[in-house]
Amino acid sequence: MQKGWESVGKQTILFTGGGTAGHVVVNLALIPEFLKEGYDVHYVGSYEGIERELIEGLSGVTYHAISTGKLRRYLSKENIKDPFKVMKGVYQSNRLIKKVKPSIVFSKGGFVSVPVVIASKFQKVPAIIHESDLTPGLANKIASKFARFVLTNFPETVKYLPEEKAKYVGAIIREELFQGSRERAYELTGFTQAKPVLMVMGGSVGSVKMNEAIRGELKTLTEKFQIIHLCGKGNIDSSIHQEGYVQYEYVTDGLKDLLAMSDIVISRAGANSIFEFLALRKPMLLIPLSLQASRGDQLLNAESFEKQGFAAVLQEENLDGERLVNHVNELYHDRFSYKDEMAKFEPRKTKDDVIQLIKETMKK
Ligand SMILES: CC(=O)N[C@H]1[C@@H](OP(=O)(O)OP(=O)(O)OC[C@H]2O[C@@H](n3ccc(=O)[nH]c3=O)[C@H](O)[C@@H]2O)O[C@H](CO)[C@@H](O)[C@@H]1O
Repeated sequence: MQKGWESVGKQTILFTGGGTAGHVVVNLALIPEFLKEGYDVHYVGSYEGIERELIEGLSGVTYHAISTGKLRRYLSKENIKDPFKVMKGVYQSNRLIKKVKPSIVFSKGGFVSVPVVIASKFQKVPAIIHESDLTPGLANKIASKFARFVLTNFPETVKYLPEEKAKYVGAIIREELFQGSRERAYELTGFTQAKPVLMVMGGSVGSVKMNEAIRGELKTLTEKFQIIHLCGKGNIDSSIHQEGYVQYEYVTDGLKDLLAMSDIVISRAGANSIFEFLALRKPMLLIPLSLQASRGDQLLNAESFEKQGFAAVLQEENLDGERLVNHVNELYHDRFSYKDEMAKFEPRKTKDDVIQLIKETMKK
């Protein structure tokens, strides 16, 4: 364990969540607010997950790694080992909570969060969970039994959760994303104002299918657009030298600038990403992760956004070069009607409300 986990005096808040960036970004939005107010902030994540990269470098936050098992819905040899890893995680979390004495646990979900929320119940520390997707994931379904509240991004999610625990609050968006500068992005990418900018984001880990589809149509797409391609770790194709095309594996600080410069977006339908595009009024073409590769959460996220007029949707099984180009052209042509629909969406004061709720729920 890292030093600094002996906390005395100040109130302590323990965050958890990880696996993919989607299970960390909400915590990244909240942590600076609690640090500003002088709270002692601790974070529980896995030994090797992306949460470690995103959190460990933050000044003022103490990171603790625990053992974590994946809770699979399918048959695998690993299923035999994993309950023991989860039990070890509960044991580690229990010891940690006893030592750190948090007033509350805030969980953004993912498998690593389950042992922490279970241990919080043993130690009588209230826990609040945030569920980003339209339907709760397995980790949050299990953890919700041990939590005081489950907060949701989508109003529709409340019906899948225990009535006394569910609270629709909306999306918690990182404040910095509203402070992007197009100029900085032009400088970074070398793009010009001559052509519109298309951002491609295959979720926080990138999408091989989307990467192939975009790269297959690069010549056609770059006739009309300049393209920022967030392609995921290990997915840069250094053989491509196309003017008006830049690739990044994963962008941290510069994302706000790249978003400010983007006119339209093609994206997976991960809940945090799409609510960010909505808040920033970016017309989006969503290519949700299919049922073959997921539990179908992105299909429902995308369907909800399409129904509300915020997004166009192209199903993965229909993804081919010609359809991709047609959908992108249509999205760009109709961009103002998407922006008009998004402008009707009333942003809630979610972050402030959630901070208030966390403070009210804290163990006194
Ligand atoms: C494969 C998988 O398990 N996907 C799930 C995962 O997606 P994933 O981890 O992709 O989550 P989201 O799309 O919700 O969030 C991704 C986050 O990463 C950020 N970002 C992305 C690229 C980049 O270069 N820089 C950057 O900061 C985005 O701005 C966003 O805040 O969690 C989501 C939220 O529970 C689910 O809806 C997805 O189904």
